[in-house]
Amino acid sequence: MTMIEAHGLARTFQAPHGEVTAVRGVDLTVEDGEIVGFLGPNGAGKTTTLRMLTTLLRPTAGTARVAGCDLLTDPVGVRRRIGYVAQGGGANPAEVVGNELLLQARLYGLSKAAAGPRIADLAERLGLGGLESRLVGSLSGGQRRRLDIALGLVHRPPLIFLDEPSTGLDPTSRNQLWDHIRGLRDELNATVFLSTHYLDEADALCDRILIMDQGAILVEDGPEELKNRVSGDAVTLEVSPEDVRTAEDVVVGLPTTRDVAVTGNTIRFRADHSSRSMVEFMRALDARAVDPVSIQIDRPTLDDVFLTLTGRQAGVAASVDAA
Ligand SMILES: Nc1ncnc2c1ncn2[C@@H]1O[C@H](COP(=O)(O)OP(=O)(O)OP(=O)(O)O)[C@@H](O)[C@H]1O
Repeated sequence: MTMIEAHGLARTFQAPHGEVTAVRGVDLTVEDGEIVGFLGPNGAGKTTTLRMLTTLLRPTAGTARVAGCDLLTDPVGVRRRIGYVAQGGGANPAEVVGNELLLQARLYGLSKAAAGPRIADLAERLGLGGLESRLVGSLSGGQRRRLDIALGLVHRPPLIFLDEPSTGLDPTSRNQLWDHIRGLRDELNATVFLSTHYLDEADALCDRILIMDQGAILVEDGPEELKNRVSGDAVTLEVSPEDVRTAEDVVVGLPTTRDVAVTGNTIRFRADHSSRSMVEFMRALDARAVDPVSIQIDRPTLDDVFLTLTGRQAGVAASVDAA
């Protein structure tokens, strides 16, 4: 089943200096069981898109079906079938963890009898066991984030939206959270749509990544495909001084190489990512009797992809035009 299908979703806001176009006609599809990541600089329109898809904000234009329900004509149906964990989370710091979970379960219409085992199961899965009697405000950042996610899952939604789930967490807590998010898909068959500023998080977690900038989706693909598509591998070849000219000749002559630069005995270039192209490269060096001193091959990162596509490092603000 297709979990999200959006066509032409758009949202403008009235601001004191004029109209701000936050999202300009987004089309997107998310299939059942996918973990999809939404990347983009600050102000790209990610949260606005998430808020529209979760019924918290009415689109200015466009349509969408979310978890099988029409966003505009059946927002209540959408809300029943999704979980949404906002950036700051929604748990009350003055409440006890167990009560907060029970309250959420009751809000979704679960009886007390049904809520007990459901909460115990979630607490176990999300590593909250033993924290039920603690005050929410006393939890660590990682525990608090897991509680936010448990609150979003208490009604067992088939689709969960997470807005920047690991912001502010230390590396250990992030890794644990990633395992929990994978578990949502693998054990609970949930579909996960998350936004993040961490490219390594998108790389590690997501089956597919959408990169958004200035209110539009620039590109969508799997993490590996994105890396292949944009830059190719960065190769650094070191040779003996007498081999530099010949080696440069070989590199320039191959159809799979580009951006060749020579500094001293080192030749740097980009090469298509395939084991075949590296084999051809090594054979070509061999045929001209060049014996490399060293070769280093660096796969592109999602940072390279992001920089190429948006012209900015991840986390640097975009300017949204006033329309
Ligand atoms: N209520 C609002 N009124 C006016 N402008 C708004 C409103 N909400 C969002 N915007 C503007 O819309 C644009 C997109 O904002 P949005 O929060 O969706 O971006 P984002 O990609 O989620 O950013 P971040 O990564 O910083 O969370 C920004 O320029 C923002 O200032």
